Amino acid sequence: MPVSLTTLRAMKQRGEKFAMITCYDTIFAQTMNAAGVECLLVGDSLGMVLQGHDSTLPVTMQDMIYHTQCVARGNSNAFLLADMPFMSYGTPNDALENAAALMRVGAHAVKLEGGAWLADTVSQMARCGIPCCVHMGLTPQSVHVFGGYKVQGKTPDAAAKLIEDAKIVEQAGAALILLECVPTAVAAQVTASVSIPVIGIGAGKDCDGQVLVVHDMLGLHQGKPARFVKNFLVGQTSIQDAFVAYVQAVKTQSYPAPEHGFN
Ligand SMILES: Nc1nc(=O)c2c([nH]1)NC[C@@H]1CN(c3ccc(C(=O)N[C@@H](CCC(=O)O)C(=O)O)cc3)CN21
Ligand SMILES: CC(C)C(=O)C(=O)O
Ligand SMILES: [Mg+2]
Repeated sequence: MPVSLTTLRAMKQRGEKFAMITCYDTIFAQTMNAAGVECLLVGDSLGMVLQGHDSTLPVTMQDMIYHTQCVARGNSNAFLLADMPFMSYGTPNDALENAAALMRVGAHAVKLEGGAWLADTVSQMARCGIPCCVHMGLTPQSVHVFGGYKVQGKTPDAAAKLIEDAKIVEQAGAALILLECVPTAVAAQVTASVSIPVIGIGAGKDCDGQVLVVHDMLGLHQGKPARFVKNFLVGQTSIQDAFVAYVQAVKTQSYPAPEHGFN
């Protein structure tokens, strides 16, 4: 049986962790499926790792549709999540139309960056049969608001706001939450505060699932990688084995280790 939201919710309830990796093409989708990776994310990080931009802002709907199509052709068993790019969901109407385009080419759900302000959009999407993942914490499409890729939710007020926002989007009908670069203890609190699965990156081991950019986890990066990155190709003799090692590390909670998180 292919991995679905039902599978992921059951895993959260059992306390079983699941693994997600970004994926942008067919052969990687096939290889991740063979390795037992539960979820694939067609991330707008493709603007950085595939296209060479210094942010995700230039990525278009056309780019996301193309890569989602490529991944969907190679996918057989994984849950397929697609990012909605910058300014494709500024109004609920834009969000519905653009999410539909991603679902038509094979996405099983779409991911939007934001918080409580997305509640109306999320509920309209849910009503139309489009499951949403709300990406909170460090939301890279707001890099120019933050003034850099900085850890979020560090003050007690900011942490409380994250927890509040998580409850609001859950209530609105969100299917998943993704937390990026928030203190480990705050991510644990968010994960315990909602019954929908929470996926983390730089958010510690207590989230229900983990995600990494595929290039990062294979040791492909220019300069110093972010703190949460681990090279899973080390000690393996194939890319498929690196994916297997990552899935195993997530399930046994040996990744992320304390040093991959923020305090
Ligand atoms: N290759 C790649 N990997 C990613 O994880 C990723 C992308 N690209 N592109 C889109 C966003 C940008 N992301 C980033 C980029 C940099 C940091 C970073 O350098 N963070 C600092 C924390 C700084 C602080 O302490 O506030 C770190 O040390 O990890 C984090 C997330 C995550 N996403
Ligand atoms: C880093 C992950 C969470 C993402 O949104 C992306 O790859 O675009
Ligand atoms: Mg993204």
